[in-house]
Amino acid sequence: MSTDTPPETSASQALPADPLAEGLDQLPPPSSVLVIFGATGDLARRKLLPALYNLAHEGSLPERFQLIGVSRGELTDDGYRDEVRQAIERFSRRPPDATVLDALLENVFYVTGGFEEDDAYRGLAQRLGQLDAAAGQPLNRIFYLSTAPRFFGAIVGQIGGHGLARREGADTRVVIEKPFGTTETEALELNRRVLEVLHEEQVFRIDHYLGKETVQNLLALRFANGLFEPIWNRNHIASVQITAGEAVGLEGRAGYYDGAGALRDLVQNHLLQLLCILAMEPPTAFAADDIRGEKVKILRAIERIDRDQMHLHAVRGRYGAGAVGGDVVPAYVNEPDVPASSTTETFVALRLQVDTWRWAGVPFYIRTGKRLSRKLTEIAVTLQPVPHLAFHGGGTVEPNQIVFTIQPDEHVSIKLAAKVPGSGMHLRPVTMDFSYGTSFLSTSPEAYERLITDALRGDATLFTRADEVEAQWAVIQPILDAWAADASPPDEYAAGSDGPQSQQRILRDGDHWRAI
Ligand SMILES: NC(=O)C1=CN([C@@H]2O[C@H](COP(=O)(O)OP(=O)(O)OC[C@H]3O[C@@H](n4cnc5c(N)ncnc54)[C@H](OP(=O)(O)O)[C@@H]3O)[C@@H](O)[C@H]2O)C=CC1
Ligand SMILES: O=C1O[C@H](COP(=O)(O)O)[C@@H](O)[C@H](O)[C@H]1O
Repeated sequence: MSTDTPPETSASQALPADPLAEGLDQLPPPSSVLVIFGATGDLARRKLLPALYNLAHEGSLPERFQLIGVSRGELTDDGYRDEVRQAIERFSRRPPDATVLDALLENVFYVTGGFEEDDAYRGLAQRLGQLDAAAGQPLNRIFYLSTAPRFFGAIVGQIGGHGLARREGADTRVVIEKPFGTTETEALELNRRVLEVLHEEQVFRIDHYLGKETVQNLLALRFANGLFEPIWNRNHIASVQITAGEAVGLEGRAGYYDGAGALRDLVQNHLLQLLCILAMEPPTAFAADDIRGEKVKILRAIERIDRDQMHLHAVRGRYGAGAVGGDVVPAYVNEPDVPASSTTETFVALRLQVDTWRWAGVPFYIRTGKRLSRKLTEIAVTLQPVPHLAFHGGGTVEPNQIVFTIQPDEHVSIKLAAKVPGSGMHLRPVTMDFSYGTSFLSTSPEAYERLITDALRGDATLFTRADEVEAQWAVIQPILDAWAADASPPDEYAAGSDGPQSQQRILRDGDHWRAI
């Protein structure tokens, strides 16, 4: 067994300075083998395999593309092909076309093995060698770690140990699912283990929110329109509110979720990413390190919350029984596989402060919860009120608000005050809307479609860098520590509501939570 160590530099791994400027996003990705560890799991079946089918349908996969699934289940290639077919038929966003699906399945293979067992990697190395030989060239290799996080370090170690971390003439990349560690210390240790084997440019840490069209559009709206830049600061913006409400509960994931909770599951990654994109300085180029560098600056500028101030900045909640969308649902503690002693939060509300010249004094409110009244992810930017209102008695004038609705109804709206038609000067709030569906007459691709394509191309712009994930944990860890030291249970809210009443206590005077 040979042990790979990361090279000082790697010409074939070098990222293009600006993939868009170089037109690389228009080219099909280079010939590649995608290896999915955890190939029979929930994420693979519901998201990754359907995403591959949809890319195949659009002709966006490499001309030569092969998939190898790795899991411990004893399956033949044909047995796994049947599983892939079923997953695609059940979960693809478009009904599968037999010709496209059959062509994809011909290039699907399977290796049985435990993630910590040498045999699996010997079998995998042999398969990979056969595919290279059949292609007559070394193919790029993308290892996708769709496994429980406890295996991430071990799998990367085995990849290195079996000489699979790199080779001449082709690129090797490793995509790592979330959560990247469960504490700051674990994340640091995982980065250390991963970077012992791989060069940072080979590591693609996934945050699927970055693959959402509406999230990328935030970058476009902010940095391609002169309209926003002059007002995007403390002089004009009064507050920012980021909400990720979910109607769903545990969906059979109690084993994972009860050990994680809402703060680790959504805030540490997805919601901090939204905050960064909203708050970051304009990057000099739309390239991985320019964008990630700006995000890291924001994360490092988020004020750490002192333990004795925690109650003024953080609220944790847990759903009780209730009804969501007309369905009666049990309390979190009565969900299957949740231990009776659980103190896991299913709701979080935070007030964060970004200590920069641009954002000093502007509260960033973040809120997420399971079993809320409905699914809604949005960012609401509330502007300062006008300094002097000349229309006395003309009705209420609310401050302007720009709302980016990330999902499910993808749109951007700007709330303005307008004159009600007729005599006098009566004012009323109205909205100007930009809806994706209406403007582009197409449905957005799934986030995983975009992210898999980018990983195949080697574009890490929408993936998280080592220092970034560490900076995210540094924001979250003091809150986790404070909650761990506090024996009181999370505040209860009824399933189907907008969360616990206690979320009000972190609002600055005059601010209010938007309805979900
Ligand atoms: N599911 C989701 O909606 C989401 C998941 N994620 C992340 O994706 C990753 C995968 O999650 P998910 O698919 O839900 O997990 P699952 O538990 O459903 O799947 C795990 C996969 O790993 C295999 N496996 C487990 N243990 C071993 C082992 N020792 N050796 C070899 N194979 C093994 C399983 O095979 P077997 O069937 O034999 O057990 C299965 O294929 C996690 O990091 C999760 O946090 C991220 C966002 C959403
Ligand atoms: O990462 C996760 O995200 C989903 C929510 O994703 P979305 O794309 O549907 O908004 C969440 O339900 C899950 O608990 C979490 O692990």
